[in-house]
Amino acid sequence: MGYLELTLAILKPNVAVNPVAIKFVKNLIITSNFKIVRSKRQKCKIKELQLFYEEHKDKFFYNRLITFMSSGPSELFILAKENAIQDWRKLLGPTKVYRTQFEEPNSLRGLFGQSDTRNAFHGSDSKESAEREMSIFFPEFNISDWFVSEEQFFVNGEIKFQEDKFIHVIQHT
Ligand SMILES: Nc1nc2c(ncn2[C@@H]2O[C@H](COP(=O)(O)OP(=O)(O)OP(=O)(O)O)[C@@H](O)[C@H]2O)c(=O)[nH]1
Ligand SMILES: Nc1ncnc2c1ncn2[C@@H]1O[C@H](COP(=O)(O)OP(=O)(O)O)[C@@H](O)[C@H]1O
Ligand SMILES: [Mg+2]
Repeated sequence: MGYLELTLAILKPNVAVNPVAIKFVKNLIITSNFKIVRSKRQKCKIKELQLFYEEHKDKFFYNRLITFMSSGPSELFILAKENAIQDWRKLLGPTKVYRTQFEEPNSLRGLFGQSDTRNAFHGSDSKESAEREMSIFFPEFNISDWFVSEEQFFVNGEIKFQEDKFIHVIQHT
C-alpha cells in the first residue's frame, strides 16, 4: 500500500446520542490531522455485530456488548492518516473504562466512556482487522481501489472538506 493507512472508527451509541460529544470528537479528528474517507450514521445490525465481535463470542460480556451496540445509532468513519490505526487508538485510551478513568481521564474513553462495555468508541487494532471491519460496515468501499485511484490526492492535499457530510472528497482541479 501507499503512505496512508485506513482505520475503522466507531462512535458507539452512548456517545452517538450526544450531539455536543459528536461535535467535540469530530473536531478532534480534524485537528489530529485525520482525513475522513467515509462517514455514516447507522444503527449497527445484529448480523454485522456478530461478525464484528466474532472473536469475543464466548466472553462473559458478549451478550451485553451486542445488545448495547444494536441499541441505537452509531457514527462510523473510515479515517486516513500515516499511522491512522495507532494514532486513533492512542486518542481512545485503554479498552476498560473503569481503569481508564483513573489512568487516562482525558482520553476519549476516559471522557465519554461509561463502563467497560459502554466504552463509547471503537478503533481497529491492526491492518487486517481494519480491512475486515471496513468490509463489514462499508461493503461498497473497495480498499485497494482507494489506494490505487484516490490515495495520492489525499497525500497531495488535493481534497476538500465537506463539513455537512463530514467527509473529505477529491478536488478535481
Ligand atoms: N472477569 C469477569 N469480569 C466481569 C464479569 N462481570 C463483570 N465483570 C467486569 O466487572 C466490571 C463491572 O462489570 P458490570 O457491573 O457488568 O459493568 P456495568 O457497570 O454493569 O456496565 P456494562 O459492562 O455496560 O454492563 C467490568 O470491568 C466488567 O468487565 C465476569 O463475569 N467476569
Ligand atoms: N472486560 C470487559 N467488560 C465489558 N466489556 C468489555 C470488556 N472487554 C471488552 N469489552 C467490550 O468489547 C469490545 C471489544 O473488546 P476489545 O477488542 O478487547 O477492545 P477494543 O474495542 O479496545 O479493541 C470493547 O470495546 C468493549 O466494548
Ligand atoms: Mg478490539
